[in-house]
Amino acid sequence: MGRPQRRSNKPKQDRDQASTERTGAWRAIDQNNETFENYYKAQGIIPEAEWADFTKSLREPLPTTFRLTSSRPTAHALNDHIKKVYVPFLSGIEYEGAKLEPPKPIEWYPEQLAWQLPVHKAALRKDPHFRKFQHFLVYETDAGNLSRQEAVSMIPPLLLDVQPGMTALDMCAAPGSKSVQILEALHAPGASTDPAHQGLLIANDSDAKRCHLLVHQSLHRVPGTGMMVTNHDATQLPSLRVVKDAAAEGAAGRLKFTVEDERRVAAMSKDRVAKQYDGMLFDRILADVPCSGDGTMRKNLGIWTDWTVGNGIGLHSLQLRILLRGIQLLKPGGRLVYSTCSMNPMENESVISAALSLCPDMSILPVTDELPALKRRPGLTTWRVLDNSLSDAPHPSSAAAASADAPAPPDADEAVAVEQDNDKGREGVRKGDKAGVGKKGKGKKEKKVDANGRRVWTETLWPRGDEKEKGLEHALRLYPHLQDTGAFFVCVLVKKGDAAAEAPAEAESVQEEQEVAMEEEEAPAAPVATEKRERAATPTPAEGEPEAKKVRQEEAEEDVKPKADAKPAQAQKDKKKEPVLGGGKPFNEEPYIYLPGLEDEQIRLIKDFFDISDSFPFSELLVRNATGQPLRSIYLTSPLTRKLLLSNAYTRMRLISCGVKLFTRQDSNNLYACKWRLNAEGLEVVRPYLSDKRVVKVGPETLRQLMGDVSVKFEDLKEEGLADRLRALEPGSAILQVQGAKGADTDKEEDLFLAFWVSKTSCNLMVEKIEKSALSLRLYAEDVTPHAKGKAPPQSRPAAKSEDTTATGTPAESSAGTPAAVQEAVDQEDGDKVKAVEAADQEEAGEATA
Ligand SMILES: C[S@@+](CC[C@H](N)C(=O)[O-])C[C@H]1O[C@@H](n2cnc3c(N)ncnc32)[C@H](O)[C@@H]1O
Repeated sequence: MGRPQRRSNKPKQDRDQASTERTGAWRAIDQNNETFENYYKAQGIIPEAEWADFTKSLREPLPTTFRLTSSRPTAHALNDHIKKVYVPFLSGIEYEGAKLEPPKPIEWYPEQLAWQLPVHKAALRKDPHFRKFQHFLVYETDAGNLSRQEAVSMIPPLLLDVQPGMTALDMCAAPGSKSVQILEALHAPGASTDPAHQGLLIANDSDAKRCHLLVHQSLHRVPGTGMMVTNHDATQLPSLRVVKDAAAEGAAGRLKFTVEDERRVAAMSKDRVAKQYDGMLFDRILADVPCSGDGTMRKNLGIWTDWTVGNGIGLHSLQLRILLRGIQLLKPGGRLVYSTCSMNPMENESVISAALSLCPDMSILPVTDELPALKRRPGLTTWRVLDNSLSDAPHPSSAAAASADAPAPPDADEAVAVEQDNDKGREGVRKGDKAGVGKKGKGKKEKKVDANGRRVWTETLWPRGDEKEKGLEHALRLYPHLQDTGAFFVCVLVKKGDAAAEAPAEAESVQEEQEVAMEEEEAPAAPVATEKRERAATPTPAEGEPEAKKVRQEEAEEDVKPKADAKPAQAQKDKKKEPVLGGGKPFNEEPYIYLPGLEDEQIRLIKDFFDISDSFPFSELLVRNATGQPLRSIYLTSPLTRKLLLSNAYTRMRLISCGVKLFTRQDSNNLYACKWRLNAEGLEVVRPYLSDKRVVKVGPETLRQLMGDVSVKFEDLKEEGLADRLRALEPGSAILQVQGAKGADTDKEEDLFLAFWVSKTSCNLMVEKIEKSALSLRLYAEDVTPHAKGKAPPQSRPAAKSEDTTATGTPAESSAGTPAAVQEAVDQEDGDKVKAVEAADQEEAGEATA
């Protein structure tokens, strides 16, 4: 495993010093880039007096940071656990010749639910002293109780100020750490659990593979009926419709909105569409756009060698188009947060300034009172547009147009040129000529050059002179030396409350022009240097490794640009073969179709078996297959999600995932009256509607016994009377209510609710292995599960099927319905999380051994 090691021009002894200052995991890498330093000095981003601190911090490895899932009722108990168990444990450890500073809560993070430990994650993973803590982090992450996330990356969702019940859009969401934060805010403690009052999050990404990663590695941690994942280029996110009154439209009993329905609506007059449908606008939008990522150079060491001036400039146009589309989709009075992990004004202030000039209804919100303990620096109100030689680039107003056949600019081989169509002023991003991308069969496009033949870039890169009036200093610049983090740029924008619901005409026309440009040009290409960084950040998978694993290794990194952007030539080649957005597989998802509620025989069976109350929203249950029959999984959505799904064809939304998976069919040789089992992720959603009929109440000792084995025979159960109660219960899926469970380090008792399976003679927990281990560590301070004891039966672990087109993902008929088979199905179901965690760890190792 590993990637080709970069050659450095630095003397070996210097490189060795850099590596020995870190743990053995850090290989030599040249952490010097004169152009980078001179560029940022020229931009004046840091006062002269702080420059040494700033560059010193950039060369230090990042501390480990993580935050607790604030929407979980157990968040504060887990925080106490960290204080009581892990702070003392870590305080005693010798690290790099000194006693380790214990983890500290991150000062500015609400309720002190986030932590920082001054050890790089690679060291944490490799050094045996930290093993116990590393296991804790891995298990609790997978159990959904915490997220390992870079501190500065936690800021944009906090400033988005999402409240329960709101509608939110995350335009560039994968791998999903910020989407998870948005979901947590939508499900904040005290938020209504009534599906009718659920907010909505649409998490979107242009890369299909990363969308699946988003679902299986991130969003499953905070399941919600108002959650959708879509796969679009954010510059062209569709305007979704929401039916105003289904009954009036004569569609009250509608169960699906087909591609034919889509055509029918498209053929309707604008007025008629407006009469029947509202346009979907959002209260909150996050535009965490793809960027050059130089704020992550403390963890992505390849950036030191790959950084060029062109990296930022090459992404400016795409970033601006994404922001403009976001502004169009924002409700009047709504809040939009624009963020990058780059320090470059070409990707930050220039994008904001250009968008504000085009959209007079938008303004920057000062957020000095929000997260008051966060040390920040103001956004720039002026900057320079520099070329590769760090000279000021010619401004378009001073340039004379010449034909494409004019002599190539001196830096054409390396720099990324942003072309400007002279007549229409539309922009596209194109790589340097040498790379041979960005040209279509229509012939070369006219390029704008100045009298000296220097390429002229888009005007939107330059300050316009009104940046102070626009309040650009209210944007936040976060630098490594301020509080030992990565670097980030965050700007909070608001739309006037009385703004027209539609996009401003000017912005609309720019958007349209840009969309045309997108069609006429090649897809926006990432700079050459970013291509290199992508390769550097991705360990090369070993020959013969399963594809799924390769994908996870590639995708598990946070805040990196998409591979497809980074390898445009390859992406274009693939595009010819199959309709791919971003990267990954073609869009071949199955349609979502609603079930006719209690008219469906299987739903009636489920209702009776689990004794679900009549108030349960049976009309919000849907399946994902073309037959519209409950074959393998049944999902629950919120009423707003239902409206969206019944107003837009699933293809128009390029919908990857939606709602909460409530029930899964368990193939069981007709041993059970009801073959449907309740999924762990849906338990909390359905619990308020259940009677005690299928709730098995036990004491904490029984939980410990159940945790210790894959399944337990009734006669072996130690709790008095429990075997008889289970024998009296109709075999099948149930809920285990553990009364008075207590953490190893606390006296506070709580009831736990876990998915459970009762067969004719034995029973077992329906909790994934790794989640069981996390729970065991918390309750007993040791892992008592068969997984830890090596007692678990060997299991094949094929990648999980995410769709339910067939019922073939179930265990073999002969063993179907046995506790081991049921457990196996549970473990395989949600995308093979154990391997995903391992792969994520390997990814971390890859990063660290750059
Ligand atoms: C900085 S990362 C986002 C990180 C994410 N917000 C998080 O917190 O985990 C940028 C993402 O933008 C996606 N992307 C790139 N171009 C895009 C486009 N045109 N539309 C939508 N997403 C895009 C990439 O696939 C990548 O996942």
